[in-house]
Amino acid sequence: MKIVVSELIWEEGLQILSELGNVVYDANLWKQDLARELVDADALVVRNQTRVTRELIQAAPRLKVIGRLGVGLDNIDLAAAREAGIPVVYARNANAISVAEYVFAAMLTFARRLEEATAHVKGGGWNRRLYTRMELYGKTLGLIGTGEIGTRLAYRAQAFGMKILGYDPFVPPYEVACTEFGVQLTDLKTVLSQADFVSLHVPLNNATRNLINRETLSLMKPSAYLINTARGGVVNEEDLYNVLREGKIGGAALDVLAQEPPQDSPLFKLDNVILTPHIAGLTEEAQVKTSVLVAQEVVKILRGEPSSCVVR
Ligand SMILES: NC(=O)c1ccc[n+]([C@@H]2O[C@H](COP(=O)([O-])OP(=O)(O)OC[C@H]3O[C@@H](n4cnc5c(N)ncnc54)[C@H](O)[C@@H]3O)[C@@H](O)[C@H]2O)c1
Ligand SMILES: O=C(O)CC[C@@H](O)C(=O)O
Repeated sequence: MKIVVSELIWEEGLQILSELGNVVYDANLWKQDLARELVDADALVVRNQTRVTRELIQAAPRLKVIGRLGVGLDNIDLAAAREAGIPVVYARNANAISVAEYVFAAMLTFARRLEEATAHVKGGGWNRRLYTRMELYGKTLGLIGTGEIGTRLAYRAQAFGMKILGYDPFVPPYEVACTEFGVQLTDLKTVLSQADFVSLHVPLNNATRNLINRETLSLMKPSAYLINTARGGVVNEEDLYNVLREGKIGGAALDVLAQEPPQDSPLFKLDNVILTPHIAGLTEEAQVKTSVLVAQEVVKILRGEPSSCVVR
């Protein structure tokens, strides 16, 4: 078996793959001539930067499985994989806790401004009144998408005494969790207009691209914060920039951008923006879990065994 891994994988996952076959691994392979490497490959394992296009799939006549070291599948042509009879397995739920904790870090950063207060003290200041901030207790968290991450975030927000509103038109699989974790399911307009923090947890697809735009942003309270750990394409960045510059919302935390890595962006110049390099799911714990899970599921498919992580 030849297993090609074109992006970063943790050692624990590599070990499992190596027991089954010959692993060709280079974290930068996605930037190189991947099609040539796939001519005789049985499996391809990617993260989010490899564009698994129809052409790439057609260049891999022996391919039996595609493994995605993560959750978002917007970089894989799922229709082409399906037509070619190639199952795609992914790390469902493996990084959900990490992303939920990142959202808390962002909310608490906006609520308490510890970095600014630290800079103030290190610069010789001691103005306590200047750093009087707010509690998360009693504030409203608005979830757009109440799947694996959304419901884990709700569980944590409930413990903080937050009110939780959720919008998800396809919620049935998570309805029980929503009820248990206090999510009041409602429409998009209500979530946007009532939340103090709006957090995005939807996949990027034709229905969600630019879901957050000038019109939807205008529904948010002037004091509210937007947190995007989903995909850059879900937010129209130009509209967000204008709304932030005009002070029409309180701020935004963006872990994901439409172009990654970004070229220079006007967002860099704004004080009310937190920007991180797509790290919400990037903790040691989540990455070990992700690498092991995907490696195990790839191995199952190559052995002809059923996998519970196949994309439907
Ligand atoms: N920044 C990171 O490191 C990171 C890590 C993990 C996942 N993600 C992103 O977060 C997304 C969500 O992950 P998840 O594990 O919660 O996925 P999930 O599939 O468990 O949940 C997604 C939810 O979105 C809902 N949804 C789909 N279309 C919608 C729409 N138009 N409006 C409202 N809701 C809609 C679905 O019904 C589902 O409940 C992923 O697709 C991925 O793009 C980012
Ligand atoms: O693959 C990655 O490193 C990003 C992870 C995250 O965006 C995901 O969709 O799981």
